[in-house]
Amino acid sequence: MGCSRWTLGFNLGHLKAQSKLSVFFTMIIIFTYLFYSLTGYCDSIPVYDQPTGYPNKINYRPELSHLRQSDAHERTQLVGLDRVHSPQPNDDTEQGPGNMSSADNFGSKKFPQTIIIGVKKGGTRALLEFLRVHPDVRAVGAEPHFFDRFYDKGLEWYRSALGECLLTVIQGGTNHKPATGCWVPEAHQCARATKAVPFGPNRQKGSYGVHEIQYQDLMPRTLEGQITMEKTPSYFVTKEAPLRLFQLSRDTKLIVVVRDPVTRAVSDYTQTLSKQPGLPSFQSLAFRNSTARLIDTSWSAVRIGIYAKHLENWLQYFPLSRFLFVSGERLVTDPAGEMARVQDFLGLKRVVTDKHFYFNQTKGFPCLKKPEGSSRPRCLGKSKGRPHPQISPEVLLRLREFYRPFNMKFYQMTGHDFGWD
Ligand SMILES: Nc1ncnc2c1ncn2[C@@H]1O[C@H](COP(=O)(O)OS(=O)(=O)O)[C@@H](OP(=O)(O)O)[C@H]1O
Repeated sequence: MGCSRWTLGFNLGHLKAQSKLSVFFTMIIIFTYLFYSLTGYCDSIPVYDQPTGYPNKINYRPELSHLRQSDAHERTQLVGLDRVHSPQPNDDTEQGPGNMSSADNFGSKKFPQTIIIGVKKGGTRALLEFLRVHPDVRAVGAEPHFFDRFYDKGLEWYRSALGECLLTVIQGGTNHKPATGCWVPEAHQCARATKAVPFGPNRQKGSYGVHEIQYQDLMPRTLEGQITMEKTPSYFVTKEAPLRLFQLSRDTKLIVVVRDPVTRAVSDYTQTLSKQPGLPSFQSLAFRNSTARLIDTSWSAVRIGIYAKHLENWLQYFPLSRFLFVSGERLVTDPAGEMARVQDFLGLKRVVTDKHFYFNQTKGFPCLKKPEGSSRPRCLGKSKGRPHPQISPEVLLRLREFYRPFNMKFYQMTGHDFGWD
């Protein structure tokens, strides 16, 4: 009897200890949950960028939070960016939603193994956006301009700080929707990635604004087997770029999107005209002497199209096998076909196929059914595929004659007839 009472007592004690233990563990789970919910709250407010509605996240830099908005310049220096960084010469603000996702917390920042080096107005943005759909490609959305404009910032800037920029929340807003315009004008990439900052001394919920400055870290981190990419179309025509890149890595794969140089020149002119409405006519800029019809090769819109000359400069450092020449025309008429070539060249599985594209009648261009970071179809923005001004057929013919020998040379050098003549 005494023994059985003892046994009962022991069992009861055992049960009590068990329930205490489970209460203890339940409390731990609840506290952990509450802790993560509360601390994660500020980091995960999705904010939709105005033009596209893509949610984006910003990496907040607590170590720099002591600086205030008036210290913008100081902060810029801290991240190795200065106000000279932008505006981008191409004004290529058609970046996609950016590679900002949880994937950015993994892997490491590497120098690009592949660069789209040109050509301006060739279709470089379309190619980059199409490639970003591929799970093994991670690309910086903005044009870094390292090998032409920011070389003196050093390699470490290029690898690790590349793409970072200032973001200031300049106005108040409510409920996860800050009044945007939250960007430093020179740093186009931040315009699309805003995050509400709890505002006020108590950082109360539902009130956001002014006093914080945040950073977006655009240079993607890549995992083993993923390719880091960037595109800066002006590299192709920058004399110093090949040697500089060669000194960094002779194995970099180089992609050049080329387009009929006559159409390219008109496209280039259209872009400049959109920013400078008072620009002289195409004809007056294209000819050095309009009576003699001498082409002005000092005009960049003309000079960029002399592809053979620029390629010669690159071939001094890189063998032809390191290049892939993508047809800007075929990228429009057969995007999947051109993407197959690109993926093969990069040693990637052919993931981006015709299933990813649809032809948008209104836009007049192929668009992505599911761009990276979104499940909604998306075309490139207004500055891509815009109407060109009418140029007299004689002027275009003269320009075509001018380019013909250079085109022939280019076909010979690349072993590819692009059919522009
Ligand atoms: N899918 C799709 N959608 C829209 N536009 C497309 C597409 N594919 C190629 N293109 C052509 O890309 C031209 C712009 O070239 P880039 O992106 O290289 O321009 S930039 O140098 O980065 O400014 C742009 O030139 P314009 O037509 O003169 O605007 C387009 O013709």
